[in-house]
Amino acid sequence: MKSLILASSSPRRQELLNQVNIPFTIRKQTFDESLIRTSDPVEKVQQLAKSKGENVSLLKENEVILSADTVVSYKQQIFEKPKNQEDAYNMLSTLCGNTHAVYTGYMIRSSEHHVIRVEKTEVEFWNLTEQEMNWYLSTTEPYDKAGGYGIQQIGAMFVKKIKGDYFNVVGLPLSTVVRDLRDFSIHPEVKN
Ligand SMILES: Cc1cn([C@H]2C[C@H](O)[C@@H](COP(=O)(O)OP(=O)(O)OP(=O)(O)O)O2)c(=O)[nH]c1=O
Repeated sequence: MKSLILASSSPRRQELLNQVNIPFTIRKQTFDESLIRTSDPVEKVQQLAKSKGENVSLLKENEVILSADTVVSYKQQIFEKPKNQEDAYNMLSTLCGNTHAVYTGYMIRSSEHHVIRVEKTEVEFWNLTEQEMNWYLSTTEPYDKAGGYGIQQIGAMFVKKIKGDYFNVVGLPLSTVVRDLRDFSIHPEVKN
């Protein structure tokens, strides 16, 4: 019987796996994300997902590790979690009125094999007023999220259009992850 270990402290990733009844336990990783310096968003999330997953040791034969990373990308810029209010303001004001990409990379690995994948979702934002942005920045929401917004919460009101997997924006391309997990003998539970 295989057992899934989520190498993540992101509450979103935990909620997403719970949503589809995938059983897991959490093993937090402490990889220093600033060590990955590439300016290419696809490479970045790939390398980060891999490094986060390798930062957690496989303790038993039957363990399967899932790790992931999400970034927002607009033109040549990559937005991770904002460092402070000014950083969050710069992100939001860049994103508003434009279409940006959200990339999530994930790795699933066992002692026998591994898979690494990157999923892209395009998100178009409405134009936002200064008042709207400043109000949003006074909430706690932007500060633990890539790009400084949460599509699953108040940030939903900024979104005009989305192309691709919604769940990818929240932190995991859920249906793709579930499909890949099958190859590692991890399946959703039946819960009544
Ligand atoms: C764009 C966007 C991001 N996010 C979140 C998903 C991720 O948790 C976070 C990006 O940071 P990550 O570094 O990918 O993840 P994390 O630091 O939260 O957790 P860990 O590294 O331990 O796995 O931004 C949202 O919740 N909603 C959104 O709309």
